[in-house]
Amino acid sequence: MKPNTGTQGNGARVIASYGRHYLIETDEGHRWMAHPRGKKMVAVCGDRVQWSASGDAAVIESVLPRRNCLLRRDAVRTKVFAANIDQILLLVAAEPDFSEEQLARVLIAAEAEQIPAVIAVNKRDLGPAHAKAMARLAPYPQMGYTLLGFSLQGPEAGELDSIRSLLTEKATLVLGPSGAGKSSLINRLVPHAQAETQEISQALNSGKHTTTRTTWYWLDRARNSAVIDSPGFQEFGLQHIEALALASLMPDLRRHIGHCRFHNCTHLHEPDCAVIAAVGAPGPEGIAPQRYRIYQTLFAECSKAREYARGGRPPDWQ
Ligand SMILES: Nc1nc2c(ncn2[C@@H]2O[C@H](COP(=O)(O)OP(=O)(O)OP(=O)(O)O)[C@@H](O)[C@H]2O)c(=O)[nH]1
Ligand SMILES: [Zn+2]
Repeated sequence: MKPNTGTQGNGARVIASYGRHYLIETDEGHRWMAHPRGKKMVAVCGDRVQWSASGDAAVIESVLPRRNCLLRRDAVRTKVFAANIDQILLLVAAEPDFSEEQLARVLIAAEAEQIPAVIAVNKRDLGPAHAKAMARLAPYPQMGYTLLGFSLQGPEAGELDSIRSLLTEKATLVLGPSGAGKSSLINRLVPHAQAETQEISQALNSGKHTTTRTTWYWLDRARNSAVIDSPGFQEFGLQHIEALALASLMPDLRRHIGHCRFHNCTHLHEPDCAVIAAVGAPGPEGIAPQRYRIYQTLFAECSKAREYARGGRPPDWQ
């Protein structure tokens, strides 16, 4: 089917992309292949766009302003996950072991865009290893993040109610390290996901079997709840974040800033620093030592990034 020229100028959402090929879904629910009008236009999954019909395909005329846009940036390039999302579901598991620093990086990037995050720990059937992972993450609910355990295998495998209720009427980006069970979870929530992905990938990449970068799946017929699947990542660069803004993006550090002697305190070495004083302190106001170490590492990384940024060209957007 071809897009009808009579409907041009209407709204749509980008639901998948491969390079500069896009799949859009119109507000009426039709899906068209689309390409952007100008070379400089970059759309990402979740973008709201204006489109018009052009021959067999649709043209994206403009990308509407984004409510938010989750991205990571290293020294060379910027990778965008998705735009206009309501929350992030950060998936880890009892096994394989996950890096708390990677987790912190995702949460900081989300805070920078004011996107709430939920941490879900899969593989509860593994018993003690799961309990250990939950214990490791105990500081996170005190920071305001929802933390829940669940399982896709074993006796509790059918009980996904806690996750499903979190997803209702929201667009949720699912992120997580390899092996945490992201594909298994998406396949459970969206039984047609695999077939849909194959179809979309082939359409976007002229028949070749390639996985799209990011895909938006509806969970309900009314199209009110969605999950957005994105490829795994090895590194989650935060070079778009100002080092001096970092503490305000870590809720356990944030509650102490403003109580330091110096208003421009870096919380690294200054005397009478309220953040340093709270490291290792007991109770919910205390900052876990490993969280402070992550802050130190990221502060150094983000400060170095600014030096590059002053002399270098802007990173590529992908
Ligand atoms: N024991 C146990 N294993 C699980 C559970 N959920 C998923 N797995 C297994 O964990 C492995 C990884 O699951 P995937 O769904 O492929 O994980 P993924 O996060 O998509 O990983 P990548 O494809 O590498 O990105 C698979 O062997 C699953 O069968 C669970 O609840 N319990
Ligand atoms: Zn300080």
